[in-house]
Amino acid sequence: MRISKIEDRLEVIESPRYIFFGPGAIKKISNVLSYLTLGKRIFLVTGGEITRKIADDVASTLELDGFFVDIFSAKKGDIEDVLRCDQRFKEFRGDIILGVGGGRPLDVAKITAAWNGVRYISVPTSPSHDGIASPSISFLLSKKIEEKMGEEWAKTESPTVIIADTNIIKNAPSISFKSGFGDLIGKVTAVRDWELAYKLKDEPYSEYGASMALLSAEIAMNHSREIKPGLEESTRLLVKALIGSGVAISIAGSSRPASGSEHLFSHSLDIIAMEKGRKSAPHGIQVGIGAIMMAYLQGQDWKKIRNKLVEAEAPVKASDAGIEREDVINALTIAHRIRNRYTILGESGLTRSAAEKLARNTGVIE
Ligand SMILES: NC(=O)C1=CN([C@@H]2O[C@H](COP(=O)(O)OP(=O)(O)OC[C@H]3O[C@@H](n4cnc5c(N)ncnc54)[C@H](OP(=O)(O)O)[C@@H]3O)[C@@H](O)[C@H]2O)C=CC1
Ligand SMILES: O=C(CO)COP(=O)(O)O
Ligand SMILES: [Zn+2]
Repeated sequence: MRISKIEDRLEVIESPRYIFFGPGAIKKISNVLSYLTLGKRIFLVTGGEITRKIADDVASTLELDGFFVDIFSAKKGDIEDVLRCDQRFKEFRGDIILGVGGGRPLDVAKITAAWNGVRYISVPTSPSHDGIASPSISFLLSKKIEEKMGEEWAKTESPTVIIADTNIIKNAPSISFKSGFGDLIGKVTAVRDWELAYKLKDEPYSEYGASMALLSAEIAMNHSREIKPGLEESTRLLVKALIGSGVAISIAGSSRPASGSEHLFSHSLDIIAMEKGRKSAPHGIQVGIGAIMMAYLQGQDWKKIRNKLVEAEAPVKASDAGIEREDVINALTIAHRIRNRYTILGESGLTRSAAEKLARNTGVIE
């Protein structure tokens, strides 16, 4: 059954039921599945070669414990991948879906679970963004699904369980750590945008949702120099903050606390890259750079945001993230119109010259 959105004054908070967290958490997998009594046919969605190996290990454990397993590798994370995954799941007649990998396979698993009305378990192997715990999938994928199939098909739910094994996640590439940190720092500008929309547009606002998102950002910012792969402690801290942000989205019933103008900038870069047939920079890297510029517009301490990103060794210049100068300016000028979400960019957005000035003044471009 799909629980629908807020009706009148009835609030529904849909969030993960269990979060297993720490070194060796993956060993709990069979116990969790047995306890949930949702069935014996387990469908794993994983990514490329690296995460496939992790998923193969999970599958072997499950098979030894009497489960039947099939594995699908989401190589691209696009709509075609989702359609293939859905078909394979239907053929397998699975009872439950596990996403094992980075953000790409987790999104594919989340949407396939929603289409088939089964539970989804998130087994992140990378700390790259808060989608590891949130009910949402990437903006671009959801836009594509909405365009091709209709709005209903892009609706997803929070994972029922999150199994975050820090022994596995700590081995993710260093760029994933920087991306997770950038996604978190973006909450500083996202929450300010939400407050603006609340005051200027009378949008619904949740103090709990906003505080939780800000707290997640603050914790990460307080430990900016420690955000590195290989260390269990800093992996734990980053993943916990990302889970906190994902839960803030659940509390708000919208990605509002976690996604404002800095995300509009990042999504616009994704759209531009897609149109040019290129790969974007990682989500949180773009968000971090966007947060510097949006904090400047909001009159917040943008230099602090920039310094924190520098401390985490995340790029603060577009060129260091492989983003072209022209794409930054174009993304800034289209960001306000890619989604119906009021932010500091207002209803008419930035002119080209204002966009260029903003990016130059904040050191994002030369
Ligand atoms: N739900 C949401 O709100 C959002 C979702 N997204 C989605 O997330 C994607 C970005 O996430 P990201 O995680 O960067 O992307 P990927 O899933 O593509 O992972 C990036 C790389 O990290 C590798 N990797 C993952 N875990 C480990 C590990 N433990 N050790 C070594 N390497 C590892 C992957 O390996 P392998 O090749 O094996 O996969 C892959 O090569 C976007 O493309 C989008 O699909 C983005 C933003 C928001
Ligand atoms: O990336 C996100 C939050 O960090 C998800 O937000 P969107 O709703 O903008 O995709
Ligand atoms: Zn994000």
